[in-house]
Amino acid sequence: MRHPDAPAPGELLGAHYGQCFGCGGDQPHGLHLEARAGEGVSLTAEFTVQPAHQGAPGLAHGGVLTSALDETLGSLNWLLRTIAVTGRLETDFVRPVPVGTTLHLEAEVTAVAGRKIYSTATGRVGGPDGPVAVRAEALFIEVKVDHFVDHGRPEEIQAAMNDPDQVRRARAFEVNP
Ligand SMILES: CCCCCCCC(=O)SCCNC(=O)CCNC(=O)[C@H](O)C(C)(C)COP(=O)(O)OP(=O)(O)OC[C@H]1O[C@@H](n2cnc3c(N)ncnc32)[C@H](O)[C@@H]1OP(=O)(O)O
Repeated sequence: MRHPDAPAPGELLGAHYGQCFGCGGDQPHGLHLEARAGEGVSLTAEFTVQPAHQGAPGLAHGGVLTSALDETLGSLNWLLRTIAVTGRLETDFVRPVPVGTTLHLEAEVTAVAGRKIYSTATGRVGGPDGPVAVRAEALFIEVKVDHFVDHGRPEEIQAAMNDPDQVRRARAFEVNP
């Protein structure tokens, strides 16, 4: 399942889009999540909860934690070299996560059936071996690059097409054999 050109275990994956709420470096209130390739079709990621991510006083918003899981699970696409979007994402919130906490995430693909990619993720606090705070099961669906071109707002699509780095990242996925 792991694509032969997938980043080597230990390699940082980098942002797929600068304005992405999950991983983009140009998104001031984003999660700035950093993912690193693991063995097989797995990866690890880290995200530190900022004051802009609160739901209750001093606690992370549940939707933000789900976003961190979504981004981590979505990053598995880099290892498959498949373009896919989230179809279904089910989250268990096991412990509250205070502002300032670093969430240690890990994710792996559990099965691929046609265009359907099944995956699972956990987020731990206090360290990579700390207690589980959140976990998720997801179904991603493979799409063509047209999904984004057809549905995205024209301003952002045009800007992305004019950005050589963005085009290079998209091409890397299109050579999927
Ligand atoms: C590196 C990148 C990181 C990115 C991280 C962030 C990822 C995201 O958050 S992506 C944004 C959120 N997601 C979206 O916007 C997706 C919106 N949804 C859609 O565009 C469409 O519903 C889409 C593309 C998922 C599926 O539509 P379509 O291509 O017509 O597929 P369709 O034929 O309906 O379904 C294909 C299969 O998936 C199944 N399926 C689709 N959606 C679901 C669902 N929600 N639950 C269960 N099964 C589903 C179908 O039952 C079908 O199964 P089968 O082949 O066995 O019959």
